[in-house]
Amino acid sequence: MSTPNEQHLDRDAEIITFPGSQEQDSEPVQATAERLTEAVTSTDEVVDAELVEPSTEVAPRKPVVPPALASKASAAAPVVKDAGLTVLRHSYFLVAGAWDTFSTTYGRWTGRDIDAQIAAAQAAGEHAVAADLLRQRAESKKLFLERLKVWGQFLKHLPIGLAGLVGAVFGIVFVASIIAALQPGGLGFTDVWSGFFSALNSGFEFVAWAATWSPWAGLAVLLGVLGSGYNKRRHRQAVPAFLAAPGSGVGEVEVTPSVVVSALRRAGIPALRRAIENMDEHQRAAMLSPIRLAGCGVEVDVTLPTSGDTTVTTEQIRAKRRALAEGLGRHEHEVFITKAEAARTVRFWIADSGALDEPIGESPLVGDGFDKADVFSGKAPWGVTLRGAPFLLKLWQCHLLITGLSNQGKTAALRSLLLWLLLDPSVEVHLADLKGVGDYNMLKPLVSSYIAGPTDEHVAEATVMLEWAVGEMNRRIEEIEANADAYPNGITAALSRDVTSGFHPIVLVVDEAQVAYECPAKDDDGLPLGGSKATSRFFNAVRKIQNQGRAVNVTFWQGTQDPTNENLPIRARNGAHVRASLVVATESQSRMALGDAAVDAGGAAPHELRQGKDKGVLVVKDADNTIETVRTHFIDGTSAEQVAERARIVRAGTRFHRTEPAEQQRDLLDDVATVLEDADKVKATDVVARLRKLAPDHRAYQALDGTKLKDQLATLGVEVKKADGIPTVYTHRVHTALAAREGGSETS
Ligand SMILES: Nc1ncnc2c1ncn2[C@@H]1O[C@H](COP(=O)(O)OP(=O)(O)OP(=O)(O)O)[C@@H](O)[C@H]1O
Repeated sequence: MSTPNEQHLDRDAEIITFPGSQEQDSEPVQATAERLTEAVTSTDEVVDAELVEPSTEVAPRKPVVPPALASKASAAAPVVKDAGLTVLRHSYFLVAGAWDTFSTTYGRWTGRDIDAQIAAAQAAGEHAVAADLLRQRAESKKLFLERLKVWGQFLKHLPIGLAGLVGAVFGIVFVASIIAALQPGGLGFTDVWSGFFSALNSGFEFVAWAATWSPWAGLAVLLGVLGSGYNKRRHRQAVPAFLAAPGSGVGEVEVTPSVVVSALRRAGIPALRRAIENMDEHQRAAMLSPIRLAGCGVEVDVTLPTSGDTTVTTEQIRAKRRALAEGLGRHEHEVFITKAEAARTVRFWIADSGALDEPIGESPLVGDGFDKADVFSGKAPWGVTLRGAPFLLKLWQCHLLITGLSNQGKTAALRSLLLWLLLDPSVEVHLADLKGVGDYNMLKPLVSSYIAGPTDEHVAEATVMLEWAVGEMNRRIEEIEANADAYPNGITAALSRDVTSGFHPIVLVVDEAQVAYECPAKDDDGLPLGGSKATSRFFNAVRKIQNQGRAVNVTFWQGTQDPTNENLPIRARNGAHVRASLVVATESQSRMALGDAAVDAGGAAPHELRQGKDKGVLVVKDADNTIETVRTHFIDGTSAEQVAERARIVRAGTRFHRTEPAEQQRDLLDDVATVLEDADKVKATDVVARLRKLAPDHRAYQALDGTKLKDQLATLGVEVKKADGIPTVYTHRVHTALAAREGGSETS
């Protein structure tokens, strides 16, 4: 979905702007892949003990495939493969169905079918059934012989019977012809015979005519037989697994209690195997809850055995996921193992074979009817859970984090939430896409800031965007503190929905936030933009919003790639209320993405998803700490544009309340006097620390150190001298400088 695109930053009068808006022109990159054949073969190889002459023959050059054609071909390949499989599958139904019909008929005639049933019953130890079948076979053999005898008798008597019939007919005709001849004025003797022969002739002609249709009739019967065999196979989907249609359940092992117990016994946990082997049938059955249907799979709880020194833990079970999946006749990714509410109980969710690879429906957002959202009371439709239930996410006053490996659907998932959010006209969105390849282009007219690009300048702009939000957050906090009586219930629905109230929702979105956390650049005051130090500007703004923004409707959403401690600081990830992870490489990354509790207690395991195959599949921990694996709806660029257009109509005329925070002016001399308090002298570095604490939002103080303080105070007439070798600020010097300044200003 990432396509090179132009980024334009146009700002409407009512929209706050940030410095550094830029236009980005990115040239489409064209690459032509050319494979050169090896021109010269090996010159000194011995083949069949003969010295081969050096070959000077140049291998023919392979045709160069233009990249466009190559990508079309690779896109067409799965379609061709599917079509081929469909043809093969239906041919198989036809041929195998015909064979079934033939072998059933043959088996019935020869009694082989019953022989097979007897053998199966004997093999299963069902001797009573086998004896019954043997009796049936003996009876049907007797019946068959009796039938043969009857038929033999019949055939033996057939010629005599036929001769008798012909004789009787001729006799009747002869008598009828004599009676006719004797009747005056009636038919003559010959007339009756000629009438009889002409009727006979017509009969023969009819039979001959009917015989001309017999090939067609035979063909119809044959087709009927073939069709019936084909249909029976098709209904049962009786094909080898490699020809099966996806989701048809072919090759699927039905999850029964005995299959589950047997999978547990063979999972490779000796204590569990011993415990199960020592159980009787009733104890084994008691281990399992009823097997319930759950979406496109089934769910069963297993109570782990403890007896004597045998204890099996959930962790041991989870560690054997692959072996358990194999025992259940599934792929590893089709079995999810979590803790159930009851003690010592693990919950298995087992997908129907292949069901997880079936596409889910399109997002409800894409339908025309969805033209408004309400972040205060509504929930964003994001996808479906493994149980097939729609997954809706509450976003009201939630900080959000989406992470995962690259190219697995992070931007698509974040964008679909944003599309829903923007359908609520009361929400003000500021967006920084630090990849900047146009994934959010369609949202540009809808957001109040739009930054797109990966450079340090873009990181600086995103930082300013967040710092503006910190200022706005502080303004809101101060206003509520100062007018506590006016806001007895904090931010109500009415305040939140009123875009002129000054308390409407503000959502700051930074996609590819790792670019900012890892940014090595420093600002003009020498403060780092990236990193996670106390002075790191981006991180500090995130921290402040995550700490205090929620209650005043200022929230932060971030998307990051391939989380590490460096590119996603621990404080920044723990500050998110909603945490979602696409596939990650390791369990430790799952812990970074979702937190230890989600992995340990909740069984969240995004590292067990399949890279490349589970695109858009997220393990989500929501604000209520519920953990769910969600297959998100994919809203492609074209559909996203249509939803954005609806949002544009809904938001037409929206004017957000603006109070620009006044640029804070600080007086260093005054502030130093304040932080020195009653002390005679304080170490310069301690003064710096106190100044930072006094005005945490004043960037100049964040950039101070002992030497810079010494230089700045010197310009204000305060000399920082060493006491015991340590630069120290003397209070009387500060007060003297203050008095001199005041005296000076009085005289001037
Ligand atoms: N929900 C989904 N269902 C199916 N396929 C999806 C889904 N989401 C994304 N994809 C596929 O994955 C591709 C990559 O998606 P996207 O650009 O969102 O990934 P990303 O994780 O943001 O990548 P990166 O981190 O490299 O920027 C999309 O082009 C799309 O083909």
